[in-house]
Amino acid sequence: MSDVLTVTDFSVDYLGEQTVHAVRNVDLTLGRGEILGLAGESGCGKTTLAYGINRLLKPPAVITSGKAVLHSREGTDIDLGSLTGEELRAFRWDRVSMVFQGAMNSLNPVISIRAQLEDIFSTHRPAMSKADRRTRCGELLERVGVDRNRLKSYPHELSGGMRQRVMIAMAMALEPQIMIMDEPTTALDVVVQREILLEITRLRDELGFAVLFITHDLPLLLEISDRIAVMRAGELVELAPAAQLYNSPQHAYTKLLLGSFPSLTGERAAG
Ligand SMILES: Nc1ncnc2c1ncn2[C@@H]1O[C@H](COP(=O)(O)OP(=O)(O)OP(=O)(O)O)[C@@H](O)[C@H]1O
Repeated sequence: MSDVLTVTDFSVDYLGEQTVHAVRNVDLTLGRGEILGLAGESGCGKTTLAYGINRLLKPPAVITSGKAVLHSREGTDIDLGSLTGEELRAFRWDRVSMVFQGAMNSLNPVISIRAQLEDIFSTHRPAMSKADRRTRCGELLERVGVDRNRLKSYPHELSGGMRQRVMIAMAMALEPQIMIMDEPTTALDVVVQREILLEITRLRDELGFAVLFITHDLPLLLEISDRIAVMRAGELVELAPAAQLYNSPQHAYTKLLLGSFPSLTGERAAG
């Protein structure tokens, strides 16, 4: 499998009276079409790493070392750190998109779902005809399991789960190579969460994008990820295929983390 993203020696500090070294010298690669899980307890730096890769950090955060390079479908390498302003904005929806925990609340309450979806195409694909845009929006919504009748709805008329699905549809709209998902289903109930996760893995199989999936929920990651990276206090302590990480964890912290989920240890005792 070729790689779509290479992150090398990536470090981020939050400057302040007490500087926080939130991400320290992280190296990782993301394969084309791979689901890479990023696990670790709250505050270990997962979100900072994801935002850093996508250049979404704001002061007092500073990238102190390293880089993130995207290997495009066309065969060129793009250093995300070299992009500025407009380039970066275009790049974000087009090549790398992001769905975060509260994303469903970032839909504009006074604009219909149709208009919000269409806006992505009118901004990023200005040559697309109005008819094509309409068709595409309907298809996108159905792809994430929402009836296209909902295009005319306003966000408050949809459940939390549906709104989050709309956000996933928006993130997929331009067929990016990478989707970064930061606790995308955490605010939803377990059944809805499951449905959406199945949908994401199915869509990945269908469309071939890679996913960097961030959550503190290790059992969930074991289920959906190809490989899992474990982060602790800003550092990646282990990165291995999911089954290998579960069956023969190498790092003491990975063992501790696995042991902290009763469902996992219960299954182990039973097996
Ligand atoms: N704006 C900020 N200013 C200073 N320190 C920050 C800021 N944002 C985050 N941090 C610190 O950086 C570290 C990493 O935080 P981050 O949010 O990346 O962790 P996380 O693993 O994503 O946690 P969670 O799962 O709770 O979101 C933490 O110690 C946090 O307190």
